[in-house]
Amino acid sequence: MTKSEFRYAHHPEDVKKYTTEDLRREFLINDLFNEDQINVVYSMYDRMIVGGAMPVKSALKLEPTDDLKAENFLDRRELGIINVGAAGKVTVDGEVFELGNKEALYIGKGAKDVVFENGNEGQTLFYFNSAPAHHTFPTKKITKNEAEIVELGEAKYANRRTINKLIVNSVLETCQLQMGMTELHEGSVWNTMPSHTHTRRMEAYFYFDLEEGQAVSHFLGQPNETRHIFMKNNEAVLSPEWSIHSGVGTSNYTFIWGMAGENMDYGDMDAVKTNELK
Ligand SMILES: O=C(O)C(=O)C[C@H](O)C(=O)CO
Ligand SMILES: [Zn+2]
Repeated sequence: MTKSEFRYAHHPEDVKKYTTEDLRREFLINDLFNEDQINVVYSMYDRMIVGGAMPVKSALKLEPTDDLKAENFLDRRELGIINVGAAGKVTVDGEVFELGNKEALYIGKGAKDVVFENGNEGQTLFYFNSAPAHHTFPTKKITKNEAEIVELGEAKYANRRTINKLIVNSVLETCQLQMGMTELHEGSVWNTMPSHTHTRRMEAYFYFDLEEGQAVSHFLGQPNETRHIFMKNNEAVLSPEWSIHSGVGTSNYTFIWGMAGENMDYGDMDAVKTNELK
């Protein structure tokens, strides 16, 4: 079964007036994993789809939602999946890809049958992002060994982190989707500081591996007009092109970032000086 939700894009002047409840309704995605269900949010930010699949008793087929008006989910889209649970498998038009924890799969436009299945080692959880695509690039599994790795931050600023660029154009070709995973080192709690915007691309963050009872305060908004959303484990948040996307946790965590838009230049960011944030 697939459950789908639609989200509009927003003007930053409107978002200034949003209450906590408004911000959470519009940007937070807090219901990604339900037993034997696929949940998707179709966002008007670069038509990015954010989703989660939790196969328990049965295999789950990725079905097109009404918003797609297509025969198959990937008729005009590409898909990036990262397994944030125990080992599981994804079958793409009959080809089986075993995905361990923190392993990724890119699926090119035109694949017809995408099926998610649990493994035998515990509960698998597939987090995914999908963006419109105009060309078919090969479907490929990507492990951390194949990722482009960047070490960032400093312990004295509590932001030491390893950026695993998994689905980026230095690793494989995609139309516009980029995805990766940033692991905070023990004792570090701040991500994406100094923060940035990139009007050329939207972004979605998905926080996981956060201890029970802990939270991440995610910051969004224009650099001179920021807001925050408190987030729990396994929740995602949409970041408009004009918004910063940074967070601080009450403990250590990992997060997945996914982007779509005008370019695929990871380094194309408009940095914001930390002491100029408002
Ligand atoms: O920790 C970080 O810094 C990030 O992971 C940054 C994201 O990858 C990002 O915002 C890319 O635009
Ligand atoms: Zn960014």
